[in-house]
Amino acid sequence: MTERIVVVGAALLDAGRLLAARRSAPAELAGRWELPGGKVETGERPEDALVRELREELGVETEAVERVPGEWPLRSPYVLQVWTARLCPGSAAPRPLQDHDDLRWLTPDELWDVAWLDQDVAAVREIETLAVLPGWA
Ligand SMILES: Nc1nc2c([nH]c(=O)n2[C@H]2C[C@H](O)[C@@H](COP(=O)(O)OP(=O)(O)OP(=O)(O)O)O2)c(=O)[nH]1
Repeated sequence: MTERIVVVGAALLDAGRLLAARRSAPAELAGRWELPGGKVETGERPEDALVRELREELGVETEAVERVPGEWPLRSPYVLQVWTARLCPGSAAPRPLQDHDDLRWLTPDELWDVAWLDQDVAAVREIETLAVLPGWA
């Protein structure tokens, strides 16, 4: 059986807005928007992978809050799972340090203004249904 590897994506929420990140590589994904995150390493908790990846990619300190229900297939053997997350007090603002060349904080009204990766659309729809912050509907 093929090994299944979890990619953890962050629904990083702040002041009622969701952070979207534009990929700079690889070529087939560049220019499309995703939830920042990355592969969970062997023996690592997905929540810990999320905190590690956001620190590496965006220079922020975060905490995972709760799992967004669902799991979405990516290129085999990867599957996408998503957690909501928030910035820790005193964290720097996110910067595109690695893997991304642009970031946007999206209000609920702006959620579909960016070209999400095809495989992220169902996950973003699920995030859209969460009422986790004031103003988020
Ligand atoms: N981070 C992230 N990756 C996604 C999403 N949707 C999606 O198809 N992917 C794909 C892109 C990559 O092929 C894979 C995750 O790779 P990555 O490059 O973000 O992860 P990583 O930092 O752990 O990778 P690596 O350079 O250490 O190999 O999942 C998403 O929303 N977030």
